[in-house]
Amino acid sequence: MLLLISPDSVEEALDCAKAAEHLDIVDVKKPDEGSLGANFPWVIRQIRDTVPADKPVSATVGDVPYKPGTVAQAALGAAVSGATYIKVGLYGCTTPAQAIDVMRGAVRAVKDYRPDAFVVASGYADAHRIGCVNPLALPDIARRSGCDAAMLDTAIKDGTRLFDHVPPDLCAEFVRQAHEAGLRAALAGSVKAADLAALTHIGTDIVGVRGAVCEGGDRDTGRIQPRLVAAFRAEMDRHARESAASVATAS
Ligand SMILES: O=C[C@H](O)COP(=O)(O)O
Repeated sequence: MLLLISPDSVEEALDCAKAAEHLDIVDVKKPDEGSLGANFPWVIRQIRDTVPADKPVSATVGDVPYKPGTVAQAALGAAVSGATYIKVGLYGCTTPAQAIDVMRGAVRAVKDYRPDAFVVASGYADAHRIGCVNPLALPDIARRSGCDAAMLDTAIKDGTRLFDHVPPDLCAEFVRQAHEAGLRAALAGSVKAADLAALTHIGTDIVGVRGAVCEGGDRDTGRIQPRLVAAFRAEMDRHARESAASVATAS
């Protein structure tokens, strides 16, 4: 499982760089503009220049409306700014057809510019609270629009977590459907170390985290701490070892 960490500024990206050996993807966002709030192009560029070259930079395009042209331009902007993982939060899409429309435009805009970039269709585990597309529709939306990954996050950061809205058995179904479609499955949403056993067990490819690695566990007022990134990674590695050992014992 890969670890994606979301700094909100160049300063926090520097803290991520200090913990670079413990993380896999640096994800640029602007939390004060929403769960998948988009940051400025120059911030993405500066963060790309700040983190080690072998760490991919991801950028969120925002909690987007159902406006495929607008989103396609924004997705291209993120790619031009140096991101190679482009995440689109399908906040304003109420049906799978709308979501596919948006993601097809984003995929074309990004891949015409950079064919090896990785486009991620992100839905929300708490979609029922905001009226957007059902989280379990995401793997099919991602497959039909040519994305590389399907992701879930939470839209409302009020302390509720991924598993409060989509329990582990349904997350397992999400991962299974993504894999069946040849996609990676990414999960986030106030994930804590206590969730890592289940996330590992169900075969999650990427776990996205912010709050759990911020001082005081507070994604808004706390700042990312390299020691918390290292501790989170140590827990991930422990669960990966335990999971591998139990598979070996069973076979
Ligand atoms: O993409 C991952 C998000 O930044 C997760 O943030 P969070 O752990 O604070 O919910």
